[in-house]
Amino acid sequence: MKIKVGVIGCLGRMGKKILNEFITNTKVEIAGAVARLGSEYIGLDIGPIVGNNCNLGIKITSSISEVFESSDVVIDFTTKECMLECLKAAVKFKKPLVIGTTGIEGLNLKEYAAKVSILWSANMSIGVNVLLKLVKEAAKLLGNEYDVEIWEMHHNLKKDSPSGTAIEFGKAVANAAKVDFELNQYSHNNSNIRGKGGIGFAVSRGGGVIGDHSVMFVNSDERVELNHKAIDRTTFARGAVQAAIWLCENKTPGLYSMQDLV
Ligand SMILES: NC(=O)C1=CN([C@@H]2O[C@H](COP(=O)(O)OP(=O)(O)OC[C@H]3O[C@@H](n4cnc5c(N)ncnc54)[C@H](OP(=O)(O)O)[C@@H]3O)[C@@H](O)[C@H]2O)C=CC1
Ligand SMILES: O=C(O)C1=N[C@H](C(=O)O)C[C@H](O)C1
Repeated sequence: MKIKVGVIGCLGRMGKKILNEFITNTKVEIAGAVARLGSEYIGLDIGPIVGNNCNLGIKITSSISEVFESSDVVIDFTTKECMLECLKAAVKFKKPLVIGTTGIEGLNLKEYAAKVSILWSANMSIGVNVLLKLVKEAAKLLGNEYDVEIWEMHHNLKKDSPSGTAIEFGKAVANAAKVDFELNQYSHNNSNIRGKGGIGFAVSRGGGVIGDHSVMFVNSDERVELNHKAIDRTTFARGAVQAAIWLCENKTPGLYSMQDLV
């Protein structure tokens, strides 16, 4: 039996890529697809959206509840506000939820994960998650003597900054260095000399860049760089579907991440 997956934000850049994954992945099928209330696509079949000539029998809805009811697991790539609605629905309908939405600082996912299984990752790509493990290792091996600079570049429509992935890299470095992340971020928007031990963030936005990240460890003699460049959003979509399958097999309530899969 195929796993029934609901997709929230189905008309977004990521939503469409996720719908496309159902064409090739034989373990899953689409249970429902949610777009914003008022969208001209509400009531239309998702077939043409996933590039099918014919209808697939699933109509786009604005009802998050309806999709949670008909799904074994739900995937959300939307906004903080919509994601909050999804968290409440996950608890109400006791359904696992995979979240890729970023810019969610201040939300306490653990509160919901105590009742239902939630997997959140700022970046669903396998490559970034392997890189995250390497960054943790590099931070441990290099110690606190190197300045850490994290740079990211994304497309010009990205709303949050720095990216969720950059923040996760920063938290990993802070954790390895045993310092408080909140107190050790360094902003370059002032004229102060760079503090020792701070984690610096730099952000670029332009064109259609899908997602580039670089973590640099720098001292006066050398620079170690760990880089990742996403070539196609399929890397995030494939990871999200893999996460949905994994979460269905690990239904014990708790907060998981892609780090549990790699
Ligand atoms: N974890 C990861 O691997 C990745 C995470 N992301 C993150 O995922 C999120 C989405 O990114 P992206 O797809 O590029 O963004 P888009 O803006 O292209 O897509 C978001 C979609 O969600 C829809 N949406 C917003 N609110 C609601 C609502 N209340 N009900 C139904 N639909 C809603 C939007 O509709 P409308 O346009 O009408 O507002 C839009 O279609 C961002 O936070 C981004 O940072 C992105 C890529 C990878
Ligand atoms: O908004 C995006 O596009 C992306 N967002 C994620 C983030 O904020 O880290 C992941 C990816 O880099 C693409």
